[in-house]
Amino acid sequence: MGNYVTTGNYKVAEELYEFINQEVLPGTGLDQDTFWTDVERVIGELMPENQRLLEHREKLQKEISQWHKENKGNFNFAQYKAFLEEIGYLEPEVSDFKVTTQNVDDEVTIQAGPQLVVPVNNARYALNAANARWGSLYDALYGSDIISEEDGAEKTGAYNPIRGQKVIAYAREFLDQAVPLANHSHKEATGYKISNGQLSVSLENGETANLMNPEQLIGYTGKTDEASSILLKNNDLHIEIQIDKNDSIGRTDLAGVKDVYIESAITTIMDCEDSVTAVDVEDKVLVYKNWLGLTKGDLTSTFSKNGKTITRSLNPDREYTSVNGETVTLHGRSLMFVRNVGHLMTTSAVLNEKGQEVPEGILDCIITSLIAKHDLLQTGSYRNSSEGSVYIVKPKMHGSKEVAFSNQMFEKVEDMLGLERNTLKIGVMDEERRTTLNLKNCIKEVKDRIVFINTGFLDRTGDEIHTSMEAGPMVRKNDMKSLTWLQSYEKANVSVGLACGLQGHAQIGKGMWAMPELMKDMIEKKIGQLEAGANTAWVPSPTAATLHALHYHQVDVKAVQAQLINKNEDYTDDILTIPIAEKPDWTQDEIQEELNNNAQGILGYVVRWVDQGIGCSTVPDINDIGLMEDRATLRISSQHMANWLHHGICTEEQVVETLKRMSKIVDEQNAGDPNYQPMYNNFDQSVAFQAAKDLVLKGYDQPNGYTEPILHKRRLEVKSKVTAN
Ligand SMILES: CC(=O)SCCNC(=O)CCNC(=O)[C@H](O)C(C)(C)COP(=O)(O)OP(=O)(O)OC[C@H]1O[C@@H](n2cnc3c(N)ncnc32)[C@H](O)[C@@H]1OP(=O)(O)O
Ligand SMILES: O=CC(=O)O
Ligand SMILES: [Mg+2]
Repeated sequence: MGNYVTTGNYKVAEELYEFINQEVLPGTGLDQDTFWTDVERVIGELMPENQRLLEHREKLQKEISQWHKENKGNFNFAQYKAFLEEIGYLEPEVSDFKVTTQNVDDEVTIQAGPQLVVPVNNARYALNAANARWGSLYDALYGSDIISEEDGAEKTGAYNPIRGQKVIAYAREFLDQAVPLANHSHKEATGYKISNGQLSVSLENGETANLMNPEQLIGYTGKTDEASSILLKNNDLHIEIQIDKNDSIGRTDLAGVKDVYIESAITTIMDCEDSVTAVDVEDKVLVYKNWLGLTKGDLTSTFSKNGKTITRSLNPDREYTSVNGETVTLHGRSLMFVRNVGHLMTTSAVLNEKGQEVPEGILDCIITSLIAKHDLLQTGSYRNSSEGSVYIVKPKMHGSKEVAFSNQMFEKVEDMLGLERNTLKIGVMDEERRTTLNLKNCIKEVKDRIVFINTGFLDRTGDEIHTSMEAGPMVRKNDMKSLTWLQSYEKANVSVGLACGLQGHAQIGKGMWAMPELMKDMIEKKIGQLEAGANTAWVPSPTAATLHALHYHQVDVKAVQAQLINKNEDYTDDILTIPIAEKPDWTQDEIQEELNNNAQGILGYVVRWVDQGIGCSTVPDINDIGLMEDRATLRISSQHMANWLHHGICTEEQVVETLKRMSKIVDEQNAGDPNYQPMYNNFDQSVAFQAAKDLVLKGYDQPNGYTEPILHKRRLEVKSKVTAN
């Protein structure tokens, strides 16, 4: 156990104490002693209720499991629903209301666009994410599978001009769609300039063309007759055509266009939760330190890439000249949200008067808000929120009482930090079944501070499996997405959000594209989230943000929402359909294939989490497709295996044999990593292998099927071994 400092009746890990006192409190106007006294008071006031809420989760789960056991083979939907009402799992719906959230930035209220998520403990990635407000369309296309490698357009080591031409053609088509010329195409362009307050495009045939919608021109850089860039706008998103005839690409282009920059990650979630490993004070301080650096604007990361040493820092804002000669300043960085952890876990960073670890979610709320006070007071070099708000994403809440608890926590933290009421905004993850079913009630509890609802379908799938664990064996993992419960959950989220008046106050968001390498597929499918009424949706990388941004030029989400607003349907019964396989008739091969796939995902992710502290990884699935794995996808795979085991679809021996066999494959996939510890034939020594096994064999008993308790315990075991050696 590390060193602790006594503050009142509490003990605070020295590393956290020093960090807060020396690096965070100065400049916030808060007194050190008062701050720590308030920490003790606020945690002390909230901790018992936090505990009660967790016990209530357990109680409901036990009751649901018992009901399924008693009704096995005799399932009656009406009785099931009545039972859920009786135990308070289904809450009586509150009467109609509208949210009133104020002081929300345009990135949330006006602009519809991609939301990037990044593990905040990785400074290099986090800086990249904040800077991903703007992205090169040429780079994103060139590096992705959207541009086929046919006809000599392979991605070679050096620049391939054939591929480059395909990229340029694609980008011109995009410009024709988003910022079309009157009667002409950007493909004909031989030059762009500003003339008589308009964009004037010279064409191959010697004529000139103007924009079909002249008001799309916002500004330029350089000179009017020799612009270095042209700034355009469509659907509230900016596009910058960059021109440089001397550039290696610009030289090959008749109009000298060297790139098309796209406003991409409009908002970014700096994640302290499912994509990070933070199991002790050392990890927590790193998380908080990076959030501080991002907030104050002084975070840097130095690394070597392609033989060069690079120091990355936050990008400045972007300046242009309007056609009237005024300065136009655009945000150079994504609007940052910070995702705190949920109500479940505790942290050893602070111990209460009984020596117990305190709830990590409460500590996150206090510290991430305290850090954000630097933005409100503008002590740093950049401003995150122009409206003076702090954006906190709260995950994994079950039902409206838990949301009410978060609201209470936010109020207490506002008071202790001297912030005006509702400065702390909340993004509510709709990712647990009890929240989906009672979403309207949940929103009501935070109606003055809510800035988003988001369908975290990954956690939501894990919760779906765990909640109905006793109902029967679940359908195969990849069949889940097309089922009634999930489709209606997605529709209900939009419908409830619109009915509560989120438009203009808060985002209606949709979930992660979890296949970071399949961008062609993403371009084809992810547009569906906008067509379903979402004004933001999650992407795993800056490249995906730039490419997904194209969708918001194609779909006017405000118009979609206006069409959906009166379709206020009740989806409850559909959401309640349980995804069990009615008559499981899988062959042994199919069962083994499903187990192999889940085991590979579990092992591939867990081995990096437990052994190396990497909380988000690309792990190849059984078909060698790289999948983004985080704690939520782990929850699905481990709960799925636990469910099949529980229902005798497979045996414990088969599970263990599968894990052992797949560990060999995962070892091979990681062969190039010098820090990797093999699992195969090292089963008893490998803590990671043990963790993976526990996640399945003990999966039935994990609270709501969460993976954190086992992961944290096993990671701490590895860390203590490293320290001991
Ligand atoms: C259910 C949920 O909760 S989902 C939310 C949690 N999930 C996430 O946060 C996903 C975040 N994404 C990631 O962590 C990563 O994209 C991964 C792990 C999926 C893939 O990472 P890698 O295998 O390292 O990606 P890859 O090698 O293709 O690319 C690395 C480059 O892309 C950048 N990059 C990749 N993902 C991100 C990201 N999310 N934000 C910023 N930059 C990123 C890196 O900075 C790096 O560029 P650099 O060398 O210039 O620094
Ligand atoms: O947090 C996101 C999810 O899908 O879970
Ligand atoms: Mg989640």
